[in-house]
Amino acid sequence: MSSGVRLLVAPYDSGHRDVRMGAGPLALLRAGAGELAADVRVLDPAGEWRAELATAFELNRLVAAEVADAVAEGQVPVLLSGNCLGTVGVLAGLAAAGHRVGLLWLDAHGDFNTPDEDGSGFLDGQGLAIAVGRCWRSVAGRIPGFTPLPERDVVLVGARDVTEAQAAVLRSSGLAWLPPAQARDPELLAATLADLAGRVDVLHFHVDLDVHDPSIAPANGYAAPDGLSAEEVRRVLGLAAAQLPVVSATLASWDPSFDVGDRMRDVALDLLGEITAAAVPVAR
Ligand SMILES: NC(=[NH2+])NCCC[C@H](N)C(=O)O
Repeated sequence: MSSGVRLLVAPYDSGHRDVRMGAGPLALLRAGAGELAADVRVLDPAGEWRAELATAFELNRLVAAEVADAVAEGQVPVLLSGNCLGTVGVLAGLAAAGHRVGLLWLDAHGDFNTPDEDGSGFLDGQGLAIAVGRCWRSVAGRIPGFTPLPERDVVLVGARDVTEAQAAVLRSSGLAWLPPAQARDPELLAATLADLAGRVDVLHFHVDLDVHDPSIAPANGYAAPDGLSAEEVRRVLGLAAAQLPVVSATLASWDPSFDVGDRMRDVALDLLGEITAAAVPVAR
Protein backbone atom coordinates (compact mmCIF):
# COMPACT_ATOMS: atom_id res chain seq x y z
CA MET A 1 0.00 0.00 0.00
CA SER A 2 1.36 3.43 -0.84
CA SER A 3 1.44 6.46 1.39
CA GLY A 4 -0.37 8.18 -1.41
CA VAL A 5 0.28 10.41 -4.33
CA ARG A 6 2.51 13.46 -4.10
CA LEU A 7 1.10 15.81 -6.70
CA LEU A 8 3.74 18.10 -8.17
CA VAL A 9 2.43 21.14 -9.97
CA ALA A 10 4.71 22.90 -12.46
CA PRO A 11 2.57 25.72 -13.89
CA TYR A 12 4.93 26.87 -16.64
CA ASP A 13 5.05 26.85 -20.41
CA SER A 14 8.37 27.84 -21.94
CA GLY A 15 9.36 29.79 -18.84
CA HIS A 16 6.04 31.64 -18.55
CA ARG A 17 3.84 31.04 -15.51
CA ASP A 18 0.15 30.19 -15.67
CA VAL A 19 -0.36 31.01 -19.35
CA ARG A 20 -1.02 28.83 -22.38
CA MET A 21 -0.24 25.19 -21.45
CA GLY A 22 1.26 26.57 -18.25
CA ALA A 23 -2.30 27.45 -17.17
CA GLY A 24 -3.35 23.79 -17.22
CA PRO A 25 -1.80 22.58 -13.95
CA LEU A 26 -3.39 25.25 -11.74
CA ALA A 27 -6.75 24.90 -13.54
CA LEU A 28 -6.65 21.16 -12.83
CA LEU A 29 -5.86 21.92 -9.20
CA ARG A 30 -8.82 24.31 -8.97
CA ALA A 31 -11.01 21.59 -10.47
CA GLY A 32 -10.07 19.18 -7.68
CA ALA A 33 -6.94 17.40 -8.92
CA GLY A 34 -5.48 17.57 -5.42
CA GLU A 35 -8.36 15.73 -3.78
CA LEU A 36 -6.91 12.26 -4.31
CA ALA A 37 -3.38 13.30 -3.38
CA ALA A 38 -1.74 13.01 0.02
CA ASP A 39 0.41 16.05 -0.72
CA VAL A 40 0.35 18.87 -3.24
CA ARG A 41 3.45 20.93 -4.05
CA VAL A 42 3.37 23.88 -6.43
CA LEU A 43 6.83 24.42 -7.87
CA ASP A 44 8.26 27.85 -8.69
CA PRO A 45 11.86 28.63 -9.55
CA ALA A 46 13.62 31.08 -7.22
CA GLY A 47 14.09 34.73 -8.18
CA GLU A 48 12.33 36.83 -10.78
CA TRP A 49 14.25 36.12 -13.97
CA ARG A 50 12.58 33.70 -16.37
CA ALA A 51 14.09 32.37 -19.58
CA GLU A 52 12.81 29.45 -21.63
CA LEU A 53 15.81 27.16 -21.35
CA ALA A 54 17.09 28.17 -17.92
CA THR A 55 13.64 28.16 -16.30
CA ALA A 56 12.67 24.83 -17.86
CA PHE A 57 15.79 23.18 -16.49
CA GLU A 58 15.51 24.88 -13.11
CA LEU A 59 11.98 23.47 -12.89
CA ASN A 60 13.38 20.08 -13.78
CA ARG A 61 15.82 20.32 -10.89
CA LEU A 62 12.94 21.16 -8.53
CA VAL A 63 10.89 18.27 -9.93
CA ALA A 64 13.81 15.86 -9.52
CA ALA A 65 14.32 16.86 -5.88
CA GLU A 66 10.61 16.50 -5.09
CA VAL A 67 10.41 13.14 -6.85
CA ALA A 68 13.44 11.81 -4.98
CA ASP A 69 11.90 12.98 -1.72
CA ALA A 70 8.47 11.52 -2.54
CA VAL A 71 10.06 8.19 -3.41
CA ALA A 72 11.99 8.21 -0.12
CA GLU A 73 8.67 8.75 1.68
CA GLY A 74 6.98 5.89 -0.14
CA GLN A 75 4.79 8.24 -2.14
CA VAL A 76 3.91 8.06 -5.81
CA PRO A 77 5.03 11.23 -7.61
CA VAL A 78 2.59 12.56 -10.19
CA LEU A 79 3.53 15.70 -12.11
CA LEU A 80 1.04 18.15 -13.58
CA SER A 81 3.13 20.14 -16.00
CA GLY A 82 2.69 22.83 -18.61
CA ASN A 83 5.49 21.30 -20.64
CA CYS A 84 6.35 17.69 -21.43
CA LEU A 85 9.96 18.42 -20.61
CA GLY A 86 9.09 18.09 -16.90
CA THR A 87 9.27 14.33 -17.31
CA VAL A 88 13.05 14.62 -17.59
CA GLY A 89 13.05 15.81 -13.97
CA VAL A 90 10.79 12.95 -12.87
CA LEU A 91 13.12 10.38 -14.46
CA ALA A 92 16.12 11.99 -12.74
CA GLY A 93 14.35 11.92 -9.39
CA LEU A 94 13.50 8.24 -9.75
CA ALA A 95 17.14 7.35 -10.33
CA ALA A 96 18.05 7.30 -6.64
CA ALA A 97 15.83 4.26 -6.15
CA GLY A 98 18.21 2.37 -8.41
CA HIS A 99 15.74 0.71 -10.75
CA ARG A 100 15.86 0.37 -14.49
CA VAL A 101 13.07 2.72 -15.59
CA GLY A 102 11.00 2.30 -18.72
CA LEU A 103 9.24 5.26 -20.27
CA LEU A 104 5.80 5.08 -21.85
CA TRP A 105 5.26 8.41 -23.64
CA LEU A 106 1.77 9.17 -25.02
CA ASP A 107 1.73 12.19 -27.31
CA ALA A 108 0.44 13.43 -30.66
CA HIS A 109 4.05 14.41 -31.39
CA GLY A 110 7.41 12.74 -31.12
CA ASP A 111 9.02 15.56 -29.07
CA PHE A 112 12.17 14.11 -30.57
CA ASN A 113 13.54 17.23 -32.24
CA THR A 114 17.14 18.27 -31.71
CA PRO A 115 18.24 21.92 -31.77
CA ASP A 116 20.18 21.90 -35.02
CA GLU A 117 17.28 20.37 -36.95
CA ASP A 118 14.37 22.03 -35.12
CA GLY A 119 13.14 24.93 -37.23
CA SER A 120 10.32 25.74 -34.79
CA GLY A 121 12.71 26.63 -32.00
CA PHE A 122 10.25 25.22 -29.48
CA LEU A 123 12.23 23.66 -26.66
CA ASP A 124 9.36 21.45 -25.53
CA GLY A 125 9.34 19.70 -28.90
CA GLN A 126 12.73 18.34 -27.79
CA GLY A 127 11.64 16.82 -24.47
CA LEU A 128 11.91 13.15 -25.38
CA ALA A 129 15.17 13.77 -27.24
CA ILE A 130 16.53 15.32 -24.03
CA ALA A 131 15.34 12.37 -21.93
CA VAL A 132 17.39 9.97 -24.07
CA GLY A 133 20.44 12.24 -24.19
CA ARG A 134 20.24 13.37 -27.83
CA CYS A 135 20.62 17.05 -26.93
CA TRP A 136 21.16 19.60 -24.14
CA ARG A 137 23.32 17.08 -22.31
CA SER A 138 25.27 19.64 -20.33
CA VAL A 139 22.31 21.47 -18.81
CA ALA A 140 20.35 18.21 -18.38
CA GLY A 141 23.39 16.78 -16.61
CA ARG A 142 22.90 19.40 -13.90
CA ILE A 143 19.56 17.87 -12.92
CA PRO A 144 20.44 15.74 -9.89
CA GLY A 145 20.18 12.07 -10.80
CA PHE A 146 19.83 12.60 -14.55
CA THR A 147 21.22 9.93 -16.79
CA PRO A 148 19.98 9.51 -20.36
CA LEU A 149 17.50 6.70 -20.79
CA PRO A 150 18.45 4.01 -23.32
CA GLU A 151 16.21 4.52 -26.35
CA ARG A 152 15.13 0.89 -26.36
CA ASP A 153 13.53 1.49 -22.93
CA VAL A 154 11.08 4.01 -24.42
CA VAL A 155 7.69 3.33 -26.03
CA LEU A 156 6.12 6.27 -27.87
CA VAL A 157 2.37 5.87 -28.22
CA GLY A 158 -0.08 7.80 -30.39
CA ALA A 159 2.37 10.13 -32.16
CA ARG A 160 0.98 11.09 -35.56
CA ASP A 161 1.68 14.76 -36.17
CA VAL A 162 5.17 14.15 -37.47
CA THR A 163 6.90 15.40 -40.59
CA GLU A 164 8.65 12.95 -42.91
CA ALA A 165 11.97 14.07 -41.49
CA GLN A 166 10.76 13.54 -37.90
CA ALA A 167 9.35 10.13 -38.81
CA ALA A 168 12.67 9.09 -40.32
CA VAL A 169 14.50 10.03 -37.12
CA LEU A 170 11.98 8.14 -34.98
CA ARG A 171 12.19 5.04 -37.18
CA SER A 172 15.96 4.97 -37.11
CA SER A 173 16.05 5.43 -33.33
CA GLY A 174 15.99 2.67 -30.74
CA LEU A 175 12.57 3.52 -29.32
CA ALA A 176 9.37 1.66 -30.15
CA TRP A 177 6.89 3.95 -31.93
CA LEU A 178 3.24 2.94 -32.02
CA PRO A 179 1.20 5.44 -34.05
CA PRO A 180 -2.56 5.48 -33.27
CA ALA A 181 -3.50 2.49 -35.47
CA GLN A 182 -0.94 0.32 -33.68
CA ALA A 183 -1.73 1.83 -30.30
CA ARG A 184 -5.34 0.72 -30.79
CA ASP A 185 -4.26 -2.90 -31.27
CA PRO A 186 -4.29 -4.38 -27.75
CA GLU A 187 -2.21 -7.40 -28.75
CA LEU A 188 0.54 -5.37 -30.35
CA LEU A 189 0.52 -2.98 -27.42
CA ALA A 190 0.69 -5.81 -24.89
CA ALA A 191 3.53 -7.47 -26.83
CA THR A 192 5.48 -4.21 -27.00
CA LEU A 193 5.03 -3.67 -23.26
CA ALA A 194 5.95 -7.27 -22.49
CA ASP A 195 9.15 -6.76 -24.44
CA LEU A 196 9.86 -3.61 -22.43
CA ALA A 197 9.10 -5.47 -19.20
CA GLY A 198 11.94 -7.83 -20.09
CA ARG A 199 14.40 -4.95 -19.85
CA VAL A 200 13.11 -2.61 -17.13
CA ASP A 201 11.76 -2.97 -13.57
CA VAL A 202 9.40 0.00 -13.32
CA LEU A 203 7.52 2.35 -15.59
CA HIS A 204 6.95 6.10 -15.85
CA PHE A 205 3.64 6.93 -17.55
CA HIS A 206 3.83 10.18 -19.50
CA VAL A 207 0.79 11.74 -21.13
CA ASP A 208 0.74 14.82 -23.30
CA LEU A 209 -3.01 15.36 -23.29
CA ASP A 210 -2.91 16.04 -27.03
CA VAL A 211 -2.53 12.30 -27.56
CA HIS A 212 -6.34 12.41 -27.35
CA ASP A 213 -8.52 13.02 -30.35
CA PRO A 214 -9.46 16.69 -30.71
CA SER A 215 -13.12 15.70 -31.15
CA ILE A 216 -13.16 15.50 -27.33
CA ALA A 217 -11.77 19.05 -27.36
CA PRO A 218 -8.37 20.24 -28.57
CA ALA A 219 -5.94 19.76 -25.69
CA ASN A 220 -3.78 22.65 -26.86
CA GLY A 221 -2.72 24.61 -29.91
CA TYR A 222 -0.77 21.62 -31.27
CA ALA A 223 -3.73 19.21 -31.32
CA ALA A 224 -3.92 16.89 -34.33
CA PRO A 225 -6.61 14.59 -35.76
CA ASP A 226 -6.73 10.79 -35.46
CA GLY A 227 -5.97 10.77 -31.76
CA LEU A 228 -6.90 8.20 -29.15
CA SER A 229 -10.18 8.18 -27.28
CA ALA A 230 -10.13 8.61 -23.51
CA GLU A 231 -10.98 4.94 -23.20
CA GLU A 232 -8.07 3.94 -25.44
CA VAL A 233 -5.68 5.97 -23.32
CA ARG A 234 -7.00 4.34 -20.15
CA ARG A 235 -6.54 0.96 -21.81
CA VAL A 236 -2.89 1.76 -22.49
CA LEU A 237 -2.50 2.52 -18.78
CA GLY A 238 -4.25 -0.71 -17.84
CA LEU A 239 -2.12 -2.84 -20.15
CA ALA A 240 1.02 -1.13 -18.88
CA ALA A 241 0.11 -1.60 -15.21
CA ALA A 242 -0.56 -5.28 -15.92
CA GLN A 243 3.05 -5.72 -17.10
CA LEU A 244 5.07 -3.37 -14.93
CA PRO A 245 4.75 -1.35 -11.74
CA VAL A 246 3.71 2.15 -12.79
CA VAL A 247 5.63 4.20 -10.23
CA SER A 248 5.14 7.76 -11.47
CA ALA A 249 3.25 9.77 -14.04
CA THR A 250 3.13 13.09 -15.86
CA LEU A 251 0.06 14.82 -17.25
CA ALA A 252 1.20 17.68 -19.46
CA SER A 253 0.29 20.21 -22.11
CA TRP A 254 -3.36 20.97 -21.43
CA ASP A 255 -4.14 24.55 -22.46
CA PRO A 256 -7.53 25.40 -20.89
CA SER A 257 -8.17 28.15 -23.47
CA PHE A 258 -8.68 25.42 -26.12
CA ASP A 259 -11.12 23.37 -24.05
CA VAL A 260 -14.79 22.99 -24.93
CA GLY A 261 -17.20 22.63 -22.02
CA ASP A 262 -14.34 21.45 -19.78
CA ARG A 263 -14.29 18.15 -21.65
CA MET A 264 -10.53 17.75 -21.90
CA ARG A 265 -10.20 18.92 -18.31
CA ASP A 266 -12.55 16.16 -17.19
CA VAL A 267 -10.71 13.58 -19.29
CA ALA A 268 -7.50 14.67 -17.54
CA LEU A 269 -9.12 14.41 -14.09
CA ASP A 270 -10.52 10.95 -14.87
CA LEU A 271 -7.13 9.80 -16.07
CA LEU A 272 -5.52 11.21 -12.93
CA GLY A 273 -7.94 9.13 -10.89
CA GLU A 274 -7.04 6.01 -12.88
CA ILE A 275 -3.35 6.72 -12.42
CA THR A 276 -3.81 7.21 -8.68
CA ALA A 277 -5.57 3.85 -8.49
CA ALA A 278 -3.09 1.97 -10.68
CA ALA A 279 0.26 3.38 -9.56
CA VAL A 280 2.40 1.86 -6.83
CA PRO A 281 5.34 3.32 -4.91
CA VAL A 282 8.74 2.34 -6.22
CA ALA A 283 10.35 -0.33 -4.04
CA ARG A 284 13.59 0.84 -2.43
N1 LIG B 1 5.58 19.17 -26.10
C1 LIG B 1 4.87 19.64 -27.06
N2 LIG B 1 3.81 20.35 -26.82
N3 LIG B 1 5.23 19.35 -28.31
C2 LIG B 1 4.60 19.82 -29.48
C3 LIG B 1 5.58 19.93 -30.60
C4 LIG B 1 4.92 20.37 -31.84
C5 LIG B 1 5.77 20.72 -33.00
N4 LIG B 1 4.98 20.87 -34.18
C6 LIG B 1 6.81 19.65 -33.31
O1 LIG B 1 6.85 18.66 -33.71
O2 LIG B 1 7.80 19.70 -33.33
